Amino acid sequence: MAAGSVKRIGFVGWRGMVGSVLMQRMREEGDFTGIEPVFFSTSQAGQPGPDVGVEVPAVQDATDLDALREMDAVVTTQGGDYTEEVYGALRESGWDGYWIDAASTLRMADDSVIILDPVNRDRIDAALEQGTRTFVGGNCTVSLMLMALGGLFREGLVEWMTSMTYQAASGSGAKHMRELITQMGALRDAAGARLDDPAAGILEIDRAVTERMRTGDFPDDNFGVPLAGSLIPWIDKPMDNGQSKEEWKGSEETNKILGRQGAPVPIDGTCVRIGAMRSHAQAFTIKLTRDVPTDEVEGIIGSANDWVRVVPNEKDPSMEDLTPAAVTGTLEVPVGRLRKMRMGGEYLNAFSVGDQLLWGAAEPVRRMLGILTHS
Ligand SMILES: NC(=O)C1=CN([C@@H]2O[C@H](COP(=O)(O)OP(=O)(O)OC[C@H]3O[C@@H](n4cnc5c(N)ncnc54)[C@H](OP(=O)(O)O)[C@@H]3O)[C@@H](O)[C@H]2O)C=CC1
Ligand SMILES: N[C@@H](CC(=O)OP(=O)(O)O)C(=O)O
Repeated sequence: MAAGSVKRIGFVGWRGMVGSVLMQRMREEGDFTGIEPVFFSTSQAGQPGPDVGVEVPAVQDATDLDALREMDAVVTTQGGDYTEEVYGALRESGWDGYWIDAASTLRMADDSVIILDPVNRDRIDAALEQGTRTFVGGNCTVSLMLMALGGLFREGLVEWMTSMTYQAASGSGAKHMRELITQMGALRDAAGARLDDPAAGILEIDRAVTERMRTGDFPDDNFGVPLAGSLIPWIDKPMDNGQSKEEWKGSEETNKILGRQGAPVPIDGTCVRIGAMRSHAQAFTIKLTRDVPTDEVEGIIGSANDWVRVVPNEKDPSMEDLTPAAVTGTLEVPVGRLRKMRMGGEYLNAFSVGDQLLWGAAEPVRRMLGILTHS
């Protein structure tokens, strides 16, 4: 089946957080026109399908391989457990449709491509040409970093890089977002009336808040520790080399997306969860391959794609435009704090922020489906 003749699309995971953002973006962009969507669920089979502006059949069972085999493409935002359960069996049954996935399970497989078309459209096209059928969205910090700094990689300007991340609660899922707000509320309640009394001592307020964080009944069932008023310097599983898996992905996935696995660009850093809702931020130290003037660097970064935007390295624009509060819900990827570091002209400082449910999860998946169905 050639890309372009892909019509019957099975959606799995559309009820979840990433899936809901995908549905919203597809409706906004009119992507349901011209395709025949079929919605699958592990829990809602037989229910009416969602309202996406075109007629859809009743929801089907997401574990029914015969029903999935009818699809030209399956788009899943259901999660890695589902992929592990269904993907192998579906392929073994002879199905050779397109599998587009947001989960990490298949990212590093030899026969898959990590999709981020503003950065690696050429690799996607080449893979399609060669018959690749499995396309996987990248890790959110990796995709957002490459949307921000793709120009520097394209120009061969990155010798090595560190990324120190400030990752939002949404990266852990919807329950964690709720828990963050609950924790914030618990801290506010602990401060109590003292917060409204300008005469109340700040140290007393601080003591009450800190004590509340340390009580056994603090609402941290999902994070395991306080996030509100604190942070968590570990994301995902431990690797054998001391990295967290999130840090490991920063190097492995980036180099796969760029087709640099044979000569990888060294990338490392520390991934940290902070109390933002759904936008990740990252601070970068970039060792350039040569001393490029900062205005040239700005031009290269700012012209790399339609969503990246350079924010002047000044206090007010940085505070107003370079934050989760400013970016959440948009596709913009601002990059700022661009300046040469005191170590020398080849050392570049940068800071970026982006919505991790959009470019970090749903948008690359949506655009890959568009490449198959509308191009
Ligand atoms: N969260 C993130 O930032 C990112 C996540 N991903 C990937 O996407 C996967 C899904 O993540 P996420 O969307 O956060 O997961 P969710 O937990 O929000 O949704 C996953 C599934 O849970 C089921 N579900 C059960 N109860 C409900 C309910 N009340 N409302 C909605 N859905 C419900 C749905 O499946 P059903 O219809 O079958 O019941 C749904 O598709 C992750 O496992 C990960 O692999 C990728 C990048 C980023
Ligand atoms: N791990 C990311 C979310 C994400 O994208 O994960 P994965 O690489 O499993 O898709 C976070 O917690 O912020």
